Amino acid sequence: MFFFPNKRAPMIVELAACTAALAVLKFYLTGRKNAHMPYWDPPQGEGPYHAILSMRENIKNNVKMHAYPMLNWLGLVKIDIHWINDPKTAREVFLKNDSAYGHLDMKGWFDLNSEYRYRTKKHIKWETCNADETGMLRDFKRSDPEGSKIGKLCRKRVMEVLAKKSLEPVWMEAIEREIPGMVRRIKEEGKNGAVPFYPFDNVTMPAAMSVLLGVSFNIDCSTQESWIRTMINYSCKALHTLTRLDGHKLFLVLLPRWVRNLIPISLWPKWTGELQGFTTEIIELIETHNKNWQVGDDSSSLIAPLETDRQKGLCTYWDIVHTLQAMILAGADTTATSTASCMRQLAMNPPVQQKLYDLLAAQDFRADSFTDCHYLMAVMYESYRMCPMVWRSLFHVVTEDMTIEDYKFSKDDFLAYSHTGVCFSERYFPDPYKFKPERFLDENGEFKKNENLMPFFIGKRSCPGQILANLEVFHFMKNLIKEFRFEVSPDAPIDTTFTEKGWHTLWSHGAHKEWNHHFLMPAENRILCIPRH
Ligand code: HEM
Repeated sequence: MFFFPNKRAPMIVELAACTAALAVLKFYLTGRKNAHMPYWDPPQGEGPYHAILSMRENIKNNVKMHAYPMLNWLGLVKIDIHWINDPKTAREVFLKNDSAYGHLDMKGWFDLNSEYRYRTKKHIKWETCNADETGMLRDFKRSDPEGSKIGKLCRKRVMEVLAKKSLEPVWMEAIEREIPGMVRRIKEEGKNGAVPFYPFDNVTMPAAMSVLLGVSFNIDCSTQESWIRTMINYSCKALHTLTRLDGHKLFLVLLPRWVRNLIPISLWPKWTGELQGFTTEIIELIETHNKNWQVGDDSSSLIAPLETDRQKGLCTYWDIVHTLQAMILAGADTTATSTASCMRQLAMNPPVQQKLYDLLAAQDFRADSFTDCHYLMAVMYESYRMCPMVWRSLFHVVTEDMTIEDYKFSKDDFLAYSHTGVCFSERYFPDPYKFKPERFLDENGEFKKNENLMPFFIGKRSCPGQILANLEVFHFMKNLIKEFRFEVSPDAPIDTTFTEKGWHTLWSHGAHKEWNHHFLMPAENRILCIPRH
């Protein structure tokens, strides 16, 4: 107000100017390119449960895409996610399009970790550490053909190993090795069926981590309990900080690298330092593997084909480290939660559990391959539908301007698929609140997939570990149901009404700010595991 000595009229002008400036700022912060796209501002608070409500509502109203505020950090870092609510559109976008495969949020995690290593010079191999060499997680984009080629190659190599039919017995052996430990830990923690507990922490997670490390590095980890615990702690923290859209991480990630590096490291998120040990563990595992192996030798590990490519100059050392790191952080928690959820679903559905038990008992629990027990596969897929471990696709960042139907997107916009909304939509799954494995059986009683259920998603970034994941859940469940009957406990009540109303009480309504609540969390996870013998 000090520009004008004469007060009245200019004050009005200034007020008008301020209002206009605020409007411009507001438009800049909140303006949206696709004004005709419905916007969902959650009344109760953000978080998976609320995001899923928005998906369900929009699917019901035939809205193919809607926007949702995933992050608003003092208005400075503001991210809207554009949700694709329809499986057909998702297939169009992710199977036929090359511009939806950026990983800004995840790439940022690798950037911060690598730059921390380089700047602090404290940890092994800091001198060579390269934040851009993220292996299979490199962005796939036309503007970086070389990087995209390496990213796709790393992914292809890992998937080739996991798809080798000849290696299936090796994976099965790694899985079966875990069973005695799982049975023992269930009996201990559940006090022989007397106490309800969540089987994730001490049963399914250690087993899944042990299998994953065993398969990745060709080692037997079944007796290394305390080291497995260390790797679990690292991988859980890594997964949480990688997938979580937190303002602190994104604020740093969105800065140009040179600006970021002017910011004292003490102001970076704490986990960048705490997770250096995780990278060191991966490096040491690779070095140990390579000491006993050279190009041309047989090896069932995931490293061997990558290392062979590196020696031909097709990828770099850090591409291998980061690819393995991505596999370890993504592959244990997912499988472990899926197995624990399947146990919980059976506890909630005694007739289904009994049918599965009878079918497996009739073949003396000798179901070596998926086709030996179609019903178990159907139970697993129905459980993936009812309790989606990954409740949405990853956030896919647009790498160049693109149009989806009549919506326009530009570089760095976020896209995701409304996986859980589709799972609980009457349109795609009639009677969606009922646990019905029969949905996944054909008229001959054989397992059939339903193209509307995409638990591992689709396209060039779909889950590279899905073969191993299914093998693990199948063999874990087959063995566990042989030993235990799963029951809901009155001390840990779970709504088993299988109605829409019951569905709302099944899930925690917590917000993203809470630890874990960027995952869809059941309100109650504990069940009784009663030994059958
Ligand atoms: C039942 C268990 C699992 C489920 C439900 C699951 C599901 C998924 C889903 C939905 C995605 C995101 C795909 C997208 O948005 O495009 C994903 C990505 C990923 N998964 Fe899995 N997964 C499981 C197990 C595993 C295992 C065992 C591994 C490793 C052996 C693994 C490694 C990965 C990796 C590395 C990615 C990121 C891929 C990329 O962005 O390029 N997952 N998974």
